[in-house]
Amino acid sequence: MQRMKDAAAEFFESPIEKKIKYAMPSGGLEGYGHAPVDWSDRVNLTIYPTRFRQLQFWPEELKDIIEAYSSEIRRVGEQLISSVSLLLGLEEDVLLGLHKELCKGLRANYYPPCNAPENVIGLSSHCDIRTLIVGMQDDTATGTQIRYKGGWIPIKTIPGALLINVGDVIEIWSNGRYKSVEHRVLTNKNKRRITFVSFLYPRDDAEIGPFEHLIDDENPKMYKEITYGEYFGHVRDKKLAGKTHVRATKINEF
Ligand SMILES: O=C(O)CCC(=O)C(=O)O
Ligand SMILES: [Fe+2]
Repeated sequence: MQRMKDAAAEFFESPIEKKIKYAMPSGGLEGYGHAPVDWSDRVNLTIYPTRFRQLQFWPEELKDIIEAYSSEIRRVGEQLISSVSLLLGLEEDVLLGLHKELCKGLRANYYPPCNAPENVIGLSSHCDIRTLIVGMQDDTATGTQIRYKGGWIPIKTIPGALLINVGDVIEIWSNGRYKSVEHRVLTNKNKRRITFVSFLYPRDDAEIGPFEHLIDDENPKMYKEITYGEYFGHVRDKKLAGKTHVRATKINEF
């Protein structure tokens, strides 16, 4: 974990000429770039399945550590998804099976110090459109917050801890029993902040829709069946905005 943090800090703080070699093309999803309107730089990469990798966007000096970090995080992610399967009253391997293949992306976020943190957001409020999200926060600077009962709760810095968020796919599969968590990131005046987010998600042709056994008179069906690829297509070009994404598959709102 520490090696990943050190290597990413060195990359983000290196001259722009070096970073630009890995720049995300306009309209693309991978490589080095900025959040569309927010105060952050990021590197976005698809890690698994390996045939989907676009290695031209992997910074040379990060390749080995990304590989090592990602295989560990995938192991953790598989265990968590198996546990969610049990929580939903399914056999342990059902949810992983429904993914067809467990896909994984990695995003490293760099939030530079900001002169006017009260006016500038690091990353706007959103929910992640994935299954589960395994985050590694900065050891010293805070900023990430989650929405709870109409307010915002800051995530504490706990060195060595991982932050697990529920994504939209679990909200849909669980018919709304487990809600994807709305979150945002604030900026800091004097400290830069680096975070890592591993996104676990199904293959594009995987079907997502509420499980029949979670639908009854008291819990009417809340979401339509859709493939993950269709879901992703609907939300990928929209600006981050609170819980609007998951509404895209809500019955009557599609
Ligand atoms: O930096 C963080 O802690 C959160 C980043 C995030 O929400 C994202 O990249 O989707
Ligand atoms: Fe997020």
